[in-house]
Amino acid sequence: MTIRYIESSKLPTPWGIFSMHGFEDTANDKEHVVLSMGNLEGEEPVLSRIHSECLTGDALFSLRCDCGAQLQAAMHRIAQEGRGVIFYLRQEGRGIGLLNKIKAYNLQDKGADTVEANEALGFGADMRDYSILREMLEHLNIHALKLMTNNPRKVKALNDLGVNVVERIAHETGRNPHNAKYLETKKGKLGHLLEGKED
Ligand SMILES: Nc1nc2c(ncn2[C@@H]2O[C@H](COP(=O)(O)OP(=O)(O)OP(=O)(O)O)[C@@H](O)[C@H]2O)c(=O)[nH]1
Repeated sequence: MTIRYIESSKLPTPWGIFSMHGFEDTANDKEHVVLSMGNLEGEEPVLSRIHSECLTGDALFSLRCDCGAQLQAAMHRIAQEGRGVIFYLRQEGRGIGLLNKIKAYNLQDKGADTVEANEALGFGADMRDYSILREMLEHLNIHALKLMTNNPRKVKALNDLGVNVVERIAHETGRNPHNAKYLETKKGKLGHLLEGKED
């Protein structure tokens, strides 16, 4: 067991009042946050978003990706349903970290796509590890997820870990002229299920 539950509090947001739960990964001192609304217990699958940290998109309004829009859309959707959960995992830059992501962005400014940039820096295209989720789900008493994602590799990685994803809910939002190439690469090279929908 490397995940340690620390504390919970309220988090009022423009979409409603969430509960915020703090966890620490004692293996690497990373601090993770879970936002929840409503009663998560019981057999009914929980509307969920497993969101990897994107400081640039989530907090700095970057249009290079779709992360910020996806986070806000997930909060909105959960508030509308009155029940759901967002796991905000600190695996910035698909696991390569913020400073390496800035290096990758520099290479993308010079013409590389998001996969080529990671590989030129000596990383895999996607270095994320979702294994910590199992302990968090156990702590929150969540048994089954309806997962908001366009990423079938995320669903497979979770199912391989024994996390019960019973349904994938398309979560396409935030396309703009600055992230069009990025989204095309996600679709073409990373297998994301994207229809090219404009907001
Ligand atoms: N290395 C790298 N990471 C990026 C880039 N753009 C965004 N990211 C990171 O990509 C991750 C996106 O995470 P998610 O939105 O949870 O997942 P996803 O794989 O895009 O799949 P969805 O569930 O469909 O959104 C975040 O960690 C971002 O920081 C990029 O160009 N390079």
